[in-house]
Amino acid sequence: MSASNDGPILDVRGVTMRFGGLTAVDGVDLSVGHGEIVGLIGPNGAGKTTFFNCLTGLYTPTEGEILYKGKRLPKRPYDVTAAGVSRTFQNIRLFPNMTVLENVMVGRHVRLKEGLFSAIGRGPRYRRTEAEARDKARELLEFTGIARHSEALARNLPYGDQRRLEIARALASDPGVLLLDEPTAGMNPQETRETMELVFAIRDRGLAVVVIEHDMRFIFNLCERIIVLTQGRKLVEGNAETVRADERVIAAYIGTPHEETPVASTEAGEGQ
Ligand SMILES: Nc1ncnc2c1ncn2[C@@H]1O[C@H](COP(=O)(O)OP(=O)(O)OP(=O)(O)O)[C@@H](O)[C@H]1O
Repeated sequence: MSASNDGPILDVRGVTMRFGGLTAVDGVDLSVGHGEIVGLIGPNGAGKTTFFNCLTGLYTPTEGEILYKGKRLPKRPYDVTAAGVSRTFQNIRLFPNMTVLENVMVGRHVRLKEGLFSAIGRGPRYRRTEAEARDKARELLEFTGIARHSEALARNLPYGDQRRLEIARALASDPGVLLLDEPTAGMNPQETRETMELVFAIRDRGLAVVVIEHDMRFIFNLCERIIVLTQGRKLVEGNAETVRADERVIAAYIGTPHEETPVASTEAGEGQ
């Protein structure tokens, strides 16, 4: 009964993930407010995806705890999704030979008492369940702008629309927190802009969003708060101005070319 809207919706405390001798994530804290958009950036291998995998039950963290609405998140991925934390993947994971609509309906099944697969072909109660899932899926396809492809096979969608479909499917479970792992990877500038608008629209529905992305412009324009990871540790946390002006961040990215890195030092007193 401790679930409430007062504290953070997601509260990650001291999460550490070790693989043998390698510490991929090292004591990371993350607090996400209701309806907040938080960015997670860092050079290749910094531990960003491993961190997401810890949050979503793909990995069991070596140490730390993860609270969702004040309660410990369950351990298994299905239960994490059912609890209210949903995600997309760096490498798109759709059911390629199912239709676009069916892909989203599958994302709904954690919310259905009957279970989608047992519902198909059964009596009226089951059919009502399936109809509800279908309506919800249709609404999400409209929302994500791919309704015209509803009956197409997922594998035949243009790449940018496959990414939208992944988001629609993740939304089908009615999450409170959506985790996006490189949602604009491989997109052209127009698609990237549309993805930004989509994330704002998701936030406007009341969801909190945590997004991993290498595209700095995207992150700086989108996120109220940004966390920089290097070698599994949190290096800097703050708004876009703070992060882009911090010399430690610039140093962490040396050798990783990206646009818009400020070269001028700022008069704001940044730590070394
Ligand atoms: N299952 C695993 N077993 C062993 N090491 C792993 C495993 N998963 C990740 N790692 C290691 O953990 C470190 C962090 O990797 P991770 O993929 O989380 O980084 P990342 O910040 O997401 O990188 P990128 O931006 O390239 O996706 C890397 O050194 C990686 O090789």
